[in-house]
Amino acid sequence: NTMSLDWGYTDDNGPSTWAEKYPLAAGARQSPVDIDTSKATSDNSLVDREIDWSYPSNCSYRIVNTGYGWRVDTYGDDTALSGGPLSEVYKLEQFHCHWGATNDEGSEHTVDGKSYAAELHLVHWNSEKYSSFKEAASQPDGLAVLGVFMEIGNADNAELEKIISLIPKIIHKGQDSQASFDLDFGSLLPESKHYWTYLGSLTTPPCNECVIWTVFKEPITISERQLEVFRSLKSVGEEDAIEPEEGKLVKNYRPPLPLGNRVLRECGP
Ligand SMILES: COc1ccc(C)cc1NC(=O)Nc1ccc2c(c1)[B-](O)(O)OC2
Ligand SMILES: [Zn+2]
Repeated sequence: NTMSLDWGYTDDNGPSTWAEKYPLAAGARQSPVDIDTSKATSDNSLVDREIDWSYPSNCSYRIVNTGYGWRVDTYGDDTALSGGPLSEVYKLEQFHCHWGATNDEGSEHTVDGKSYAAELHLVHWNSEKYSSFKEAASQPDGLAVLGVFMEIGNADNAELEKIISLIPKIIHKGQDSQASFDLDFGSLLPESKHYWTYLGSLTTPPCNECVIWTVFKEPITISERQLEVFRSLKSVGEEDAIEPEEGKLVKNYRPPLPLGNRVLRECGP
């Protein structure tokens, strides 16, 4: 049925099978990629227009279990992302995370072959040129996504804890909960604005090639306990009678695709 996902991260529906039903997944502008730092070129035009964001702390309104992870939906009206590789102002639509079964994998982008334990994606759309997120997701400059690496730290991440405290309410696919917490997005982004940028795609089906990616070099930290809560999410609905330990979303990352002849630009000290 429409609710059951025809793609996922298991051996029989994972990334290597996606192109069968989602042909874009086999394109030449796919994400994620391995960030080969020796290929990154610095670009003065990026330096001249510093990347800039503004998010009101109360812009989140719902958290949902999509079947392949959690996603926080946001009101974009008073948000703005601009500068850096972007020619227009983009609005925040949602943010979500990717992780792995163990701490030595989980990020989607890798840096010189190194994986991080998880990766946060803040998803924005070009509301200057297009009239909806859906329309923007079909355009080559439609979306702007900030990727933030997450590494294991001793302390809990207090801002992430506001999201994690709601996970027990959305254990099963399709469940959602009100998420009216005040979130300091500044704490979900690294101090350094050093980033890489390249043209890519959604990392999940339909894999549209519509994303201007900005991946920050400096990771933020998450605790092992917090990451375990992510892994307690289930990819199946409440009605899907399965064993308690089955259907856990222990990983939801797509491995890197070839950069091909795309330019990888770097900005920052
Ligand atoms: C079934 O999914 C859809 C149906 C209709 C539309 C218009 C869009 C989507 N999906 C979508 O936006 N995914 C999506 C959006 C943004 C990002 C990612 C996935 B990511 O690569 O993981 O990080 C950034
Ligand atoms: Zn993502």
